[in-house]
Amino acid sequence: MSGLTVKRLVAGYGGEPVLREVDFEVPEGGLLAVLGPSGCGKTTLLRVLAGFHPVASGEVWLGGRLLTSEVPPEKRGIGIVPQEGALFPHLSVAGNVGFGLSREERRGGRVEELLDLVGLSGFGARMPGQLSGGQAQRVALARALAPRPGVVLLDEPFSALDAGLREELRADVRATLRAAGATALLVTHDQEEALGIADLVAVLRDGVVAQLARPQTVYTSPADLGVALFVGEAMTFPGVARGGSVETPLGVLPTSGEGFGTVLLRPEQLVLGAHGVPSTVDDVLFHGHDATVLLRLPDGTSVRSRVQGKIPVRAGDSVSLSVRGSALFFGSTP
Ligand SMILES: Nc1ncnc2c1ncn2[C@@H]1O[C@H](COP(=O)(O)OP(=O)(O)OP(=O)(O)O)[C@@H](O)[C@H]1O
Repeated sequence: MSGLTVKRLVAGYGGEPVLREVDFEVPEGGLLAVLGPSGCGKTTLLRVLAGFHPVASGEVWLGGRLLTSEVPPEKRGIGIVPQEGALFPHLSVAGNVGFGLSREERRGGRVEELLDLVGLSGFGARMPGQLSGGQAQRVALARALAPRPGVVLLDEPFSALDAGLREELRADVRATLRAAGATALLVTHDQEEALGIADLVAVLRDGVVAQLARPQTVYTSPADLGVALFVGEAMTFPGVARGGSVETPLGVLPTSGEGFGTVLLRPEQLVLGAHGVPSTVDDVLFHGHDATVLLRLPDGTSVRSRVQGKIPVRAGDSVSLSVRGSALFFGSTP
């Protein structure tokens, strides 16, 4: 296993670049999530890395080896977990997992070792049509890991699964990749997925990496307003920051930055209680694990609070609002 380095990568279609200058590094044994909106070039990036799409310029290094366009896909040492698994339907589970292995490796117990790793011991004789969606994705992961690739690429691997299963499989895939010591790159448009699974997140926007950092850093210290809005729910207000604070419809809040700009708060920062700014509850959206309370301030500004546990209010109630922590502030560029 080995690290993956992408340097100044440019690629596109018909002379029109989609990836303009992409730079990142996945350390050996690390899991990087490339997060970006639909159409930003995630699939193109995977196709370039896998050797299915040419680069216009730039370099891809895998474990000290430069993967030029002359290195064909099968010689790259890259494993792929496609969307919805794409198992070979005419091969058994064992046949799928052993597909890229030599006869000696298949006989040496590698297939059983991988099935054990993904929690599917004893499933070798089943056909893909006899598996659930989650099981099929586990088999696809086992198949990708079997030849001990330098890096595993995962293309929105949970998108076809329902919410509960997605979360469970996410944890299992992370544990499996760790146990295998695999270096992995996952692409997704789902910020919760990217923040939840990866060691590092690269936010891809307009053909470049807008931020590359640990999930918590991307959420709490986003590189700019665009990243902040993309990685989580937020409320924004115009404001002027001065001397470590900024005036907002929710009162004067601590912040960093100076001058004109945009103040950003996350719904979990708004606390309902007896103190603070008066507001009226417009509605309560119950999500099961938590709830969003929609509120209106006296000046007409709409805000949202994320509430866990018992919901203390209902539509029409008057409640005071205070803010926990400091506000993010993004200065306007003149
Ligand atoms: N074969 C192609 N020919 C021309 N343009 C293409 C081709 N494939 C993709 N594109 C364009 O390249 C851009 C990036 O597409 P890509 O599929 O890489 O995005 P993505 O981030 O994977 O999107 P999604 O999340 O919707 O799958 C889009 O504007 C798309 O229209």
